[in-house]
Amino acid sequence: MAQISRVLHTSFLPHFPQSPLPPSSHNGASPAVPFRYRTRSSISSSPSTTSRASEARPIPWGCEIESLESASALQQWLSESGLPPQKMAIQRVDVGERGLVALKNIRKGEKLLFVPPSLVITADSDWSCLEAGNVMRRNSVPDWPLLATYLISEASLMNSSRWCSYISALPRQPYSLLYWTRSELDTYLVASQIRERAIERITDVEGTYNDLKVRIFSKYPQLFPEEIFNMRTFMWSFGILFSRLVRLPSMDGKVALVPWADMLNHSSEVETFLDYDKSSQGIVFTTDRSYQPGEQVFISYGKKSNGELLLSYGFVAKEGANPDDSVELSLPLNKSDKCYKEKLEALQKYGLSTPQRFPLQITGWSLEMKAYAYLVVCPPNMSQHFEEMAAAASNKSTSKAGINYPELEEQTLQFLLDCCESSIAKYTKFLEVS
Ligand SMILES: C[S@@+](CC[C@H](N)C(=O)[O-])C[C@H]1O[C@@H](n2cnc3c(N)ncnc32)[C@H](O)[C@@H]1O
Repeated sequence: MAQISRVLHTSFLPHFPQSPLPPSSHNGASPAVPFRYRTRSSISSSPSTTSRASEARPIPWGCEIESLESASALQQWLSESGLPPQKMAIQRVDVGERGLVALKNIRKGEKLLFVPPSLVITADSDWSCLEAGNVMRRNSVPDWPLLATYLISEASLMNSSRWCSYISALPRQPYSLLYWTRSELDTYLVASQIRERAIERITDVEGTYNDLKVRIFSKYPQLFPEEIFNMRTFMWSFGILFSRLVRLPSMDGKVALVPWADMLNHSSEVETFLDYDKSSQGIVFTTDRSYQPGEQVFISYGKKSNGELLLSYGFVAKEGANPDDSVELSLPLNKSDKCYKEKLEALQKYGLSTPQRFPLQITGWSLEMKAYAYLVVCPPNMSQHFEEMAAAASNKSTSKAGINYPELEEQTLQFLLDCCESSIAKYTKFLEVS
């Protein structure tokens, strides 16, 4: 039982715009490109309760990722259901397959969308199959697994669900690392920490499904038949949640699927995000640049590295186009260092260890990473500085300006360069050859 609740209460990473971002100026169009990678639906090399044959069948609902037919039906249904007239329409776009494109001039600072709460899917939404909803609520299933099950339940009801037009316009196979096989993760993400995070995420989804199956689905097979509620459909619904679920700050951080708003693609050149607007009582975003008719309108999914974008949304920004891109560099203490023990103790005192990972951005490294590197190369005759270095590496230093040891500078930079080189050397494939 302990295992069961651990998996069910796993909180997945929030992944869509969540909170206001600090202001900065960005100009120009987004050069982001999709990671065009469609793979079979096999999930991992680990044994799973569902047969691979059933996973290979396509999902019977949703549409091709670039389908506009279902998108126009969605548009029509939304306007009949209370979505006010829009200044944007769903169209094929260069960045993101389908997106929202300006039909009229849109000014900087305009509020757009106004999706009413009645058109939003949350954990409180009514279930078309009331009994199934009651069972899930009685079992206190947390929001993410609840929403994943809700989506499958509504999808399987097709025309009898009020969300039929929405679900028909969702991609049948969202771009997602959940669909990558273990060998694909090993091949293409061999040296990236995203590989481990993807494996962890796949394992979480598998664990969540297995847990729901044991605890609930197997007890109510007429409400949750395995032909519908299985690993394959859960991979789909979690893929949809990871790439489309929004956290709404003004609704106490409630998570929601917002039809129409979830047709907006990401650009790292804008900072605006979706939120509930109390005055208009709808989901809106405020533009932070102007748009001319025909231009794609963007929001920000958050300041994310390319790896994080790949993990949740299945795309990466074009090389050099993402100012928030970073990789994690692993810095180890040298085991043959005479002061290894003292250095490790100093690190542990500040909650650090060896090796320790630090984010490395194209624009530079953090003071913390530099401080850790100082400690690694620091000679025994400077042992009185170990603690100061460890404190600065943990960001618990009293000096905000960072520490500076000109006498260690060259060695420190050489150490960082060596770490970068050994990290790069683990990559066996590069874009040019793959
Ligand atoms: C919230 S949906 C946006 C609507 C989506 N384009 C559609 O047609 O349904 C998020 C998905 O859009 C795509 N996407 C969003 N921003 C992108 C970008 N800058 N470049 C490439 N693909 C993007 C990715 O496939 C992502 O998983």
